[in-house]
Amino acid sequence: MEKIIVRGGHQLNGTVKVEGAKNAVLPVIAASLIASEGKSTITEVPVLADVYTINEVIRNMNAEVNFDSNNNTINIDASNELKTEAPFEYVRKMRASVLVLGPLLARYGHAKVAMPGGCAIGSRPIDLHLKGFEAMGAEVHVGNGFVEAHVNGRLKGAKIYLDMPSVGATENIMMAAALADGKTIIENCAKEPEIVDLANYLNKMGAKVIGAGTETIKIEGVEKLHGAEHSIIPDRVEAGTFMVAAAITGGNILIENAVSEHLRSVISKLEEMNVKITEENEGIRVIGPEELKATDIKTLPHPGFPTDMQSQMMSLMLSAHGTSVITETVFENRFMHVEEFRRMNAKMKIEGRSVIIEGPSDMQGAEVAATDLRAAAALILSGLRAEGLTRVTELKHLDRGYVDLSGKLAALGADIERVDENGDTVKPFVQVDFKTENAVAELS
Ligand SMILES: CC(=O)N[C@H]1[C@@H](OP(=O)(O)OP(=O)(O)OC[C@H]2O[C@@H](n3ccc(=O)[nH]c3=O)[C@H](O)[C@@H]2O)O[C@H](CO)[C@@H](O)[C@@H]1O
Ligand SMILES: C=C(OP(=O)(O)O)C(=O)O
Repeated sequence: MEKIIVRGGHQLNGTVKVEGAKNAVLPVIAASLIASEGKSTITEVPVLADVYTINEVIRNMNAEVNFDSNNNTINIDASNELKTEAPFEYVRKMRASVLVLGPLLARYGHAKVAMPGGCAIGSRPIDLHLKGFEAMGAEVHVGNGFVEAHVNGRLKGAKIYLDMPSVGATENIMMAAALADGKTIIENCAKEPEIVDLANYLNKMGAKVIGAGTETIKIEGVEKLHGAEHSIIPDRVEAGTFMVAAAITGGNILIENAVSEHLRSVISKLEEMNVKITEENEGIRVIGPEELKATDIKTLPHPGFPTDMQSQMMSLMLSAHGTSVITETVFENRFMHVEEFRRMNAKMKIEGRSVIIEGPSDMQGAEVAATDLRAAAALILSGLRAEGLTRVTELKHLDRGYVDLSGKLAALGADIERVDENGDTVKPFVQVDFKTENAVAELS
């Protein structure tokens, strides 16, 4: 079992470049299935386990997928006749596999995908996705571990109000509506930058989507879509993770490619904690203070504070002076990392949906297990400041969403290495259990 070993106490300085966003590239790859003619070329693709998984999902459906991981580019040709099923072996690895439902239903009038279960952060139902499809005239059947949707002829444009601004439901409905007969209006939709990126891609494919980034999206259905070229937006969560790395070590890091408009709530909270942040032409510079000040955060849909930055901020608050409160409103169970932080001597208590942190905790290195993707990053961040050695296990979570995090931190001055079960240093690699040569990538 691989581990990342961090020896705390080093200030991080220098420049780091942010990759394309995981949460933007996954729906964009799924959307490529709608194109019945032409090829798509997607650039700025991060080399992540999740990208290999979604590639494998659509390859299994008969789409031609070529991932040039050295150039972060994927070519997709989905003009073949496609299969319309995604089995459990994929969905189990990555819930975002459900994003193929909308594109397949729109193009073929049929789609069958294994029901995703809950995961370490919550139960994560997909009822809002399915209600949206039903409103567009589909019959949806859930049984034997699968969700199956069917429509005779084309989906019909509809007015759909989402009970909550779900990112995945907005994406799935938007993709389905792109080929529907007539106009679809999605109210109370998600406003995340990744929604805007998907809408831009769909429009390049010939769709008519307006309003992405606001709370109402309008889609005028068209008869067919074609392949298109698209460059993925920078990953705001990876950028935010490096912002915390600078802040927690009192360092000075220029985060290239970070987009400040995508990170307003994170920037504002870091500033409240005395972190100095300046916008430069190449990206965002973050300078950690002598003493971090406590603050409170409440996770909310965009433009509120992102839940995907909650655990990283927790590690920062553990080093801040005073009482900080984190309230998680997006997922009902996203505090699994608290127990792991406690192993590092963190002083905090959970009260309902909030965690109260009396800082600063005298953080000590320990062996800790990543409970999800962002928890993995958060434990590494705490290790950067803790006394002694921190060993982080369960790196499969980390590899889903960060490209060589330990290598990038080492280049900024961290004392960090990734080792295998024999204690030998290893390069991070992304390995998925599928038996195609494209499914295993060694990162340089
Ligand atoms: C691949 C991807 O982009 N993942 C992101 C996406 O996940 P994802 O798209 O799964 O998140 P959603 O926005 O859908 O979920 C938000 C909340 O709505 C609930 N819900 C959602 C759909 C539904 O049909 N019914 C329902 O009750 C969920 O259980 C959760 O409590 O947005 C989350 C919230 O910003 C991020 O943390 C994830 O990193
Ligand atoms: C929760 C996350 O991803 P996913 O929705 O793919 O589980 C995340 O990126 O932090």
